Amino acid sequence: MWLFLQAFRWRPVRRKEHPHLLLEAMIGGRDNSLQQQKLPALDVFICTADPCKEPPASVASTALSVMAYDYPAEKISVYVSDDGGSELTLFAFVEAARFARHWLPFCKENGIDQRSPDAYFTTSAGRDGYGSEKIRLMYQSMKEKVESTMEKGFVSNDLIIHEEDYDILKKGKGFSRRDHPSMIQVLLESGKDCDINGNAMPNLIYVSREKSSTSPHNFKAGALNTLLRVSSVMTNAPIFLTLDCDMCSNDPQAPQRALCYLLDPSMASKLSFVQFPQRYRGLDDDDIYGGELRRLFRINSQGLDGLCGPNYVGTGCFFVRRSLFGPPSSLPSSPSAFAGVDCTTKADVSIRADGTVKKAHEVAGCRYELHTMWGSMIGFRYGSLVEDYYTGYRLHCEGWRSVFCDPERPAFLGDSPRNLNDGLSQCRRWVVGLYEVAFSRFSPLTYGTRKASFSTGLCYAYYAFWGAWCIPITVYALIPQLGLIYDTPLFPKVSSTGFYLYTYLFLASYCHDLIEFLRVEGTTRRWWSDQRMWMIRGLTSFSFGTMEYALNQMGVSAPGFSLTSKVMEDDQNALYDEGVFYFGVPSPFFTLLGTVAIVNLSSLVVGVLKATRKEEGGFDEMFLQIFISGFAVLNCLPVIEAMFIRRDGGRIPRKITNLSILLAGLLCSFGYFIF
Ligand SMILES: O=c1ccn([C@@H]2O[C@H](COP(=O)(O)OP(=O)(O)O[C@H]3O[C@H](CO)[C@@H](O)[C@H](O)[C@H]3O)[C@@H](O)[C@H]2O)c(=O)[nH]1
Ligand SMILES: [Mn+2]
Repeated sequence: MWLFLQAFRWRPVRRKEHPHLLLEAMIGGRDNSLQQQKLPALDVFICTADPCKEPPASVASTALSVMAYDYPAEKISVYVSDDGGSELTLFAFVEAARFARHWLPFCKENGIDQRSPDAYFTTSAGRDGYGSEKIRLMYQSMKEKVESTMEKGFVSNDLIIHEEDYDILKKGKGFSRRDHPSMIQVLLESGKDCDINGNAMPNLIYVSREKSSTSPHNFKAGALNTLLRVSSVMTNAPIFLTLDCDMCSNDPQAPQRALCYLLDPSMASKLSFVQFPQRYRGLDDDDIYGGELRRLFRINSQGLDGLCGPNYVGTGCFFVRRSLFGPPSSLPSSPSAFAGVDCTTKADVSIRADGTVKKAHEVAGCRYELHTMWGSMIGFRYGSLVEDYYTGYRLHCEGWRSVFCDPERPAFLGDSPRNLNDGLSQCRRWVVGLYEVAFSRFSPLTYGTRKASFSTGLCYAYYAFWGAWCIPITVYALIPQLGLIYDTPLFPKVSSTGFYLYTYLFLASYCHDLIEFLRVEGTTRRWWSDQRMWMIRGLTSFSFGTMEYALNQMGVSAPGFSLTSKVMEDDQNALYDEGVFYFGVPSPFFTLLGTVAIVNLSSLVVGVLKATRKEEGGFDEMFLQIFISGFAVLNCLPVIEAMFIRRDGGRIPRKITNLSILLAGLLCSFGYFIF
């Protein structure tokens, strides 16, 4: 693993783009309207899958934030994929389309940077800013309506004021999640619908693909492929942006930033995508759950950028459409001035035209992909729960490249799990998905190192075998401790030279880690949380993920995409804001953590007592083992506290604590037979 990791450090790249200069140079002159005219069309894909875990009001807010880009409105088309097939989400979007007519001009007239209404109205300017009262009330009333449907669980007739909305909502009524026909609804059409000032609006299209319990739907990759086809029938923009439902825009100029690369003739012929890092809002100062994953999303991405380019992380990514339809060599060179991007616009056919809508329904059918190359050779690739990692990897193997764009002001901000169990389950799903790639015929070690490049292959292999960290982490969490309890020295004595080697390795790797972290604007406290979470994930998500993958392979269970919840209870939020862990659910992850914490605590106590009682040399012999136990206990403090000291609702449930004590006792007695 150490060797694989070095590939990321081979050639890190940091970029800075100057959107105004580049667009001027490439599109000709300072004439603003000419520049606007020449900008390529942009499709935006937003995925949502369950109104209960992904509140429709905030999904709509994400859509509004991109509809309000500083980009010619008639060139933007926002497609929302609703895998939940829920009338609640549809209703939220019907309302959002209406609100957009006010929101878009409001943002542009007032030069607001924060164009997600959800985020804007929590800022001080949004709460009591001049002139924003009317729009705030409008937003609030829309949000309340949407939330009231959520409480009821259906859209009641008294909430539908306009006749035409009634017709739309009627079509989506009573869909079941797993079995329903396709539903495509154009909510806004650029040429036809205008905002309150009479300016053009972007297209807004709601898509719920056909689902049937007998056809595989391939989770998010399937949803994205449906959008890819529906959008090619309707608008076929040369560039598209993928977004998760919780990732809203935080910079209205983000498309121009991406275009700096996408339109650059020196790289465009092979450039497939421009990836922005996943960054998060509302993290607490310490980021106790290590949710920002700086290493994954920023440090490693810079490292990959010097090789084939960063991996695709599922959201905040601008793609060149044609790159999903075959390797760069198989495509004719583009007729337009910008090698990769065809800037000509699609013929003016209404996206509401019968023929277009009918064709769109056809390509959103659940049997459309049967016996085609979708998911294997074209589009987003199937076969892994981390379709993002897998698709990016396959594109790199085909010879495509990518660019990492990490401007100072985050271009997108999303939600990170604010609950330990959710964060660990999310990571477990990633581990399972990564193993699916690791042991496939496209394994980065054998296939990637040949097809992409040796070093890129190593980077991808590092991720593919990410879950294997559970082995060293579990070994270090238990074996030296058991040895300590039974007086068996496993490490060199303090007085021997081997001791210096261990000390050096420990200090060097921790210092290196800290410096890397601080270099991407991290703080020491967040670094501490990050390294603690790495151990916690190693013990729980990684080992459960490894077991789950093994069970899937044996056919005992099938891989499933457990959606990360974006709703949080108030008591959990309050704890999170205070920087206190929430353990209040009976989760097997916590049993394991509790067990390890107890083993370490007991070995520390036993070890120190024994060492002090010995006449001489007690510490000399056992120092490293005592240190490891002590270090683990330090990291486990929140767990120990949650088991034995805390009394609030976020403590570890009594049942789990008892089980952990039992397991720890068993492990210690098991140690008797080994040592
Ligand atoms: O059947 C599905 C399952 C998920 N989604 C959407 O996929 C997105 C990501 O799901 P989430 O539960 O938020 O997963 P995360 O683990 O937070 O997401 C990370 O990991 C995923 C791969 O496991 C990537 O797809 C994401 O882009 C990446 O942010 C959400 O918008 C979902 O609505 C679907 O559209 N259909
Ligand atoms: Mn997510």
